Amino acid sequence: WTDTRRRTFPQNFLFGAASSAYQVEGAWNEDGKGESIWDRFSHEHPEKIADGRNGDVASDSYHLWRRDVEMLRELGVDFYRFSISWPRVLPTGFPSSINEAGFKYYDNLIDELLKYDIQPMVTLYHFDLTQELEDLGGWTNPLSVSWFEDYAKIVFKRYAEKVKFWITINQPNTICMEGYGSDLMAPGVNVKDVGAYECVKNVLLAHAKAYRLYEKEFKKEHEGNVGIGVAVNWFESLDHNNTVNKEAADRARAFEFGIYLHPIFSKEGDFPPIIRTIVDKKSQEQGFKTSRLPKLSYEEIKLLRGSADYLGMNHYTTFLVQHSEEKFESPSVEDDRNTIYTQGPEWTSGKSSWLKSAPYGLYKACVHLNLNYDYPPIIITEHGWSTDKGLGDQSRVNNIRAYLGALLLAMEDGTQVKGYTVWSLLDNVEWTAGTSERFGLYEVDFESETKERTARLSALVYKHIIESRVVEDGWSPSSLKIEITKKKDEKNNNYKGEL
Ligand SMILES: CCCCCCCCCCCCC/C=C/[C@@H](O)[C@@H](N)CO[C@@H]1O[C@H](CO)[C@H](O)[C@H](O)[C@H]1O
Repeated sequence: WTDTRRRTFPQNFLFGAASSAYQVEGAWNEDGKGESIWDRFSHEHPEKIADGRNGDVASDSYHLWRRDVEMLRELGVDFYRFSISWPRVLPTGFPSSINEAGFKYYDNLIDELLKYDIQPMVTLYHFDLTQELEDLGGWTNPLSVSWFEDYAKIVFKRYAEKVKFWITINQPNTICMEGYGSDLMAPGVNVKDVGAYECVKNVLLAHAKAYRLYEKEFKKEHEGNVGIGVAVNWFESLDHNNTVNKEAADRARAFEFGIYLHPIFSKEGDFPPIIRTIVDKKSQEQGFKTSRLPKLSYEEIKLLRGSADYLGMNHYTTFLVQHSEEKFESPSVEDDRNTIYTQGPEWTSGKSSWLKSAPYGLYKACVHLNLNYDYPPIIITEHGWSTDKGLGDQSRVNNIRAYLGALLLAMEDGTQVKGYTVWSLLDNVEWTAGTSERFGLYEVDFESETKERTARLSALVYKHIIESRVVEDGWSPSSLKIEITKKKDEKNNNYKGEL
């Protein structure tokens, strides 16, 4: 960390910015869009949304997509990561009803991006299941695997020619542990014992089926890359001489991300042995006839193993882990994991309660992935920082610079990182935090009718990093005015999506 040599991002390294449908689009019931679980959750529980601002209007990107693309051009990014709202294009979730008007919105957005040589990186699922599918059990229903595959097929068919980067599913841990294993996120059904693990199995298989479908029917002709987005924050023992806490950190890593990565990226496949042992043993003691962690069959293990062209790594922060002496509700995933998390009191805090800056954690997470999964190709599909309103976001600038510095070190030591994505292009609805936590390079004036977007300091700094391909701590812009500087023909418009 004291080695401050100037390091450079390679010419083929890709820089991008991200958003997701529910968080930015608004237009929650326009032009035939179906109801999503976030529409239902936020309407039935307005008290759960910190400042009362939900995704009904959000950043209004459904109407302001031209301005969004203009912002991406101002930044000079190589790609834009956004998600397709399943309920906007298939209002019930099933292929029996296709909403052309919903698809038209994505046609326009994708065409506008390509017009300016910005690659679309499409997430098929970013937390917004249709309510109709949720009423059938959502991701706890094994049929969800084929519901997702059917949806993926329709979207692949429509966009395979234009989209070279795909993320099947964003953050299975959030979907399953927070959406089903608690009531923190939609649908908030709180089935901590069995349902959360059923969800894990179904979400993983849904991902793998979509991957195999692309591989079989689209890959040869269109040469795109399909990955999965996993939250890989760093978890390490609070104290390194304490075996009990070191074992707790092993459990934390396995439950937080190993359970999703091991089946896809390890040589042997299947769930991590440490989780299998813990949950099987506890289930037996608790009187279950079979383990609460479902089995994967031989065929399922094979389907999953190797089902990603790259790992989409969402990394924000680090947690310090201790074994828990306190009793959790049992049976539950928390009880199975049996850990307590804290964070370094000296680490700088973002606006979100869980977000502290510890860039060394990104480096360590990369080393861990390399050792456990043999240097997988990685795209950082999310990294970001939350602040209050305001354009002078020096803390975001410091955070992005520090984490990009750590990333350069990890790359120098062999990590195969192909790209980096800031979360987020613009302020948006941060789920139950509403708009009280701002993640945008661009500020959105949520009070205005027009949802005015204005570049923050971080937007100018990120633009400079992309142009110069180095992280210069001393650089600052002469004003907050941002302009489009890159001409279309200066960019590589023959891009095929090679990693
Ligand atoms: C003083 C000690 C405090 C310790 C607190 C420990 C409590 C642990 C609670 C865990 C809370 C979750 C933490 C991690 C969250 C992120 O990985 C997660 N938010 C990333 O998801 C993406 O986040 C973006 C910005 O938050 C955005 O919302 C995007 O849609 C998500 O994919």
